[in-house]
Amino acid sequence: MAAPVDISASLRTFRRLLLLCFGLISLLLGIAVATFFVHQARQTEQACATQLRLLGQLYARQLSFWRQQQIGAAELLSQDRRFVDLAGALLQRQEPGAAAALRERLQPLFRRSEIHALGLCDADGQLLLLLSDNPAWTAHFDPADARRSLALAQPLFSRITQDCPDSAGQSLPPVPPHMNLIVPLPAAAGGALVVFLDPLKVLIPLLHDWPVPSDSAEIILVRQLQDQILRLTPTRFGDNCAPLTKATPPPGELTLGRAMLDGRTGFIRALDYRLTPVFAQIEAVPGSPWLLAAKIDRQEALRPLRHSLWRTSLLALASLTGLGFILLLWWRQQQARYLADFHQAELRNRLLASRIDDLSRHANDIILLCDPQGAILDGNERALESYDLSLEELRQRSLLQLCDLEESEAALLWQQLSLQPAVRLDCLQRRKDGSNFPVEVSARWIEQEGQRLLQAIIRDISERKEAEERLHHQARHDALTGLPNRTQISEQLRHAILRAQRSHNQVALLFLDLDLFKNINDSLGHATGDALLRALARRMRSVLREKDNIGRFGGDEFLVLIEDIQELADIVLVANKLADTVAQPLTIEGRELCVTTSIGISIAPDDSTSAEQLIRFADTAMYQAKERGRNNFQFFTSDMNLRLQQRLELENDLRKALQQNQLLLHYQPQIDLRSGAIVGSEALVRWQHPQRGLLGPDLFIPLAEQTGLISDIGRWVLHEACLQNRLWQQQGFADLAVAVNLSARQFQNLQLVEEVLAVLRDTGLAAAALELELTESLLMSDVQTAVEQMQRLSQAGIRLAIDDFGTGYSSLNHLHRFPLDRLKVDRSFVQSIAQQDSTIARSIIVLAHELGLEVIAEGIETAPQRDFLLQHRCHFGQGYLFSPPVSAADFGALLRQAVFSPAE
Ligand SMILES: Nc1nc2c(ncn2[C@@H]2O[C@H](COP(=O)(O)O[C@H]3[C@@H](O)[C@H](n4cnc5c(=O)[nH]c(N)nc54)O[C@@H]3COP(=O)(O)O)[C@@H](O)[C@H]2O)c(=O)[nH]1
Repeated sequence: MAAPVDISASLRTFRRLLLLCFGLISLLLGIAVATFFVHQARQTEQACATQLRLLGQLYARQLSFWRQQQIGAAELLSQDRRFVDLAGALLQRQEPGAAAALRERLQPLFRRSEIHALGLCDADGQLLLLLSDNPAWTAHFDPADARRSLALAQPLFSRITQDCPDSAGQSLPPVPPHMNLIVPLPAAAGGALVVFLDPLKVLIPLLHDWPVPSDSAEIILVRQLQDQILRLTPTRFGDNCAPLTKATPPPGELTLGRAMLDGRTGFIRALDYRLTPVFAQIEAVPGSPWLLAAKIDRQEALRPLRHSLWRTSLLALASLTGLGFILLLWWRQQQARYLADFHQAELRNRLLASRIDDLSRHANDIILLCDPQGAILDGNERALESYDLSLEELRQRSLLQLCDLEESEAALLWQQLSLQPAVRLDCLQRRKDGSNFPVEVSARWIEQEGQRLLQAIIRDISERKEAEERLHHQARHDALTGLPNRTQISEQLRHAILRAQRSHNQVALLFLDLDLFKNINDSLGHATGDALLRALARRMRSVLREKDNIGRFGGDEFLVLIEDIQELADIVLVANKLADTVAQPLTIEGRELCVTTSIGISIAPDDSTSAEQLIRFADTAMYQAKERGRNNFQFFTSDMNLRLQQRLELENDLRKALQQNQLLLHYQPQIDLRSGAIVGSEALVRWQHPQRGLLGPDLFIPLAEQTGLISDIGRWVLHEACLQNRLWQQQGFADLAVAVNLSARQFQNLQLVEEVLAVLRDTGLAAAALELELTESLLMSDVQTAVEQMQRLSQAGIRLAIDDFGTGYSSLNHLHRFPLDRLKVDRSFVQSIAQQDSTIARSIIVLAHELGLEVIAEGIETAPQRDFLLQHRCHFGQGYLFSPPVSAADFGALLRQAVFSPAE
C-alpha cells in the first residue's frame, strides 16, 4: 500500500503560495502607488513653489510701484515752496490764516479717491492740521510714526489699522480701514505731511487679488520692527493685529515670522500665524522695508493630490479586493476540484489496491514480499500451496533458500538484484519435501509505505516446460513409432560421423525400405499399415544394441546407425538380424501378415563424411537391393552412385518429355477368345528418349508418380488413346474400345470425371468405348471415395476394370460395391496355368461371373493358356500370343488383317 498523502499539507502549501502571491501583488501595488504619490507630491510642491514665486515677485513689484506712487504724490506737494512755507508758518504758529491756505493747497491731493484725510504734524508728531470731516482721524495717528519718519527723514507707511487698539491698548473711535503715510517736509517746515490712505481702494484689492479662487491662499504684507514682524495689511484669518512673530511653533518647526526675522526669502515650508503648515514665498518689496509673503495652506495645495491619492488608493484597494475575491473564488474552485480529484483518485487507488491485493492473494502466480535482505515477509495463497508451507514456515525462509540454486548462482542473482531495479530468471523452486518445480522468477524492488521491499512474482512453468519438452520431442520423434524422426536421426548421423572422424572409426548407415508395404497399406487400410509399422519399429529396436540408433525416415523407410564398427561382418550381422526380424510373421487385427525389407548400406567416412550424401548412397543401395529381388541388403558401391545420377538425369529429362513430344502410345489388342476378333486395345505409354532410345513404362512411370508428373502424362495418354481409337472407329472399326491405365494420383483427382468427359467431348469418342483400368490397391486404400468416384464415371457410361486382379489384398466384401465391368486376371496367374497351378485363375473367373462381370486374362503367351481360359469361360484375353503392344500404325494394320485364329 502506498503511504497516505497529507492532502491538508498540500492544500496549506498551495494556499500559502496563493497568499504570498497576493501579498506580493498588494505590496508591489502599494509601492507603485506610494512611489507615484511621492513623485506627484514633489511635482505638486514644485509647481506650487513656482506659482508662489511668480506671484510673490509680481506682487512685490506692484506694491513697490503703489508705494512709489503714494510717496511721489505726497512728495510732490511737500516740495511745493508755497506749501512748505505755509506749513512752516502753521507749524510754528506764526500765521493764523495759514491753516486755511494750506487746506486749499491740500485740496487737489485730498480729492484723490484713495485718501481718507490729510494732515500736518509737527516734529513731535502733534497733528496740527486735519483735512477731514471726521475729527476721529486724529486718534488714529501715531505720533511715534511721525517722529520715526522725521528722525529717518524718510517717508513712512504705518500699518493698516481699523479697530486695533492704540499703543496703550485703548480702543479708538471707529474709522474706516486706513494706512498712514508720513512724508517729512523740508527741514525748514519742521514737520511732516500725514496722508490717511484708504487701503480698500487699491492696496487691499491688490493683495486680495489671487489668480484663482483659493480657500487659504493670501499675501501678507509685513515689515520688521526690531525683533517683531508687523502685519501691514489685515490677514485673511484670525488676529489681524498681532505680529507674525507672536505665534509660538512646536519645537523644530519653522514659522513664517521666524523665517522673515532670519532674513530668509524665497520658497519655504513653514507654519503661518495660525501655526498651519503652508507653502510660502517670501519677497522683499523693492525700495521699501516691506516684505511680502505669498502663501497657501499645504493642505489645499496638496488637496488634488490627496484626492487623487484617495481615488487611486481606493481603486487599488478595489482592484486588490477584486483580485483577492477572484483568487479566493479560484482557490475555492481549485480546492474543490483538487479535493474531488484527490478523493476520486484515492477511492480508485483504494479500489485498485484492494483489487490488486485480492488478485495477488488469489493470483495464479506465487507472490512473495521480502525485506531488503531477501527474508520473506509475506506470500500469497499460491505460494503456500506451491511450497507446501504454512505462512509462518514461509516467513522463516529467504527467497534464495526457496530457489534451488548453486551457491555461486545465488550470489550472482543477489549481486544482480543489488545493481538492477528488476531481475528475471528461470530456475527451480524447492518444496518442503525437497522436490522441485521449474519457475520463472521476476524480482523487482518496490516502495511500500516508504519502505524498500523486494517483490518476487514466481510463475510455475512446469506445464510450459512439459509442453516445450513434448513439442521438442514431437519435433524430433516420429508420432507413429516413437522413434527419432528424419530430423533427429539425420542429426544423430552427423554427430556419429564427427565422432567417427575423431576416433578414426567407422559408422554404418542402414537404409531399410519395407517391400511391397504400399500394397498392404492400400489394400488393408492405413490403420493396418500403421499397426504394422509400429510393430516392426518395436521389433527392430529390440534387436539393436542400446548405443545403436534407429529412426523412421518416412513412410516405410527406416535408418539404422551402427557406430564403432570393427569389421564389415558386424554390419552384415546387423543387416541380417534386421531382415530376419522384419520377415517374422506378424498378426495384426487378427490377420497374419508377412513383410520383408530391402536394406541399403553406406559407410562413413569411406563412402562420404556428409550425412546427406551418406543417406542418399544408402537409399541408392537399397534400390539396388530391391532390384535384386527384395528381402536382401546391398552395400553402396561407386557404380550405384552413377545409377543415382542417371535417375536424377532421367527425372530431369522426363520433365521435358511432354513438351518435346517424346511420349508415344503402343496398343496391345484385346481379343474375343471365341472368335479371335480384336474387340479393343490397351494403350501403353512409351518414351522415345533422345539418348536412351525407347523406354518402357516401368522405367519412368514410378518416377512420374513420385514427382507428380504422372498427372500431366496421364492426361496426355487419355487424350491420345481416345483420339486414336476414335480415328480407328472412323476408319470402320466402329465397335473398337480402348483401355487406359489410371494411376493412383489420377484417380484421386476430384476433377477426374469432368476431365475424362472433356476428353471424350474433344475427341468425339463415346463413353462406352473407353475402359479405365484401376489397380486393386488403388481401390482398397479408400473404398468409400473410390466407390463414389467410380459411380460417377460409371454413370457417365465409362467402363471400369480392375487390373492385375488377385495380386493385391482385395477385400471380396467390398468388391460388389464397386460399379465394375470387368476383372483382369493378372499375368502371373495366367503363367501359372502352364505350371499346372490354375486355381487362382479359375477362382477369379468364377468370381467375375458370380459378380456379373466380364473377365479378361492378360499375358496369354500360349495357345494352351488361351484354351484353358476359354474353357473356363474367360472370353477375353491379351498377350504375346496375339500381339505385343505395337505402334498405332502397326495396330491399324492388325485391325485390317482381320481376326486372330480362334480357340480350338
Ligand atoms: N498409369 C499408367 N501405367 C501404364 C501406362 N502404360 C503402361 N503402364 C503400366 O506399365 C506397366 C507395364 O507396361 P508394359 O511394359 O507396357 O507392359 C505391358 C505389356 O507389354 C505386358 N504384356 C502384355 N502381354 C504380355 C505377355 O504375354 N507376356 C509378358 N511378359 N508381358 C506382357 O504387360 C503389360 C500390360 O499389363 P497390364 O497393364 O497389367 O495389362 C503396365 O502393367 C501398366 O500398369 C500408362 O499409360 N499409364
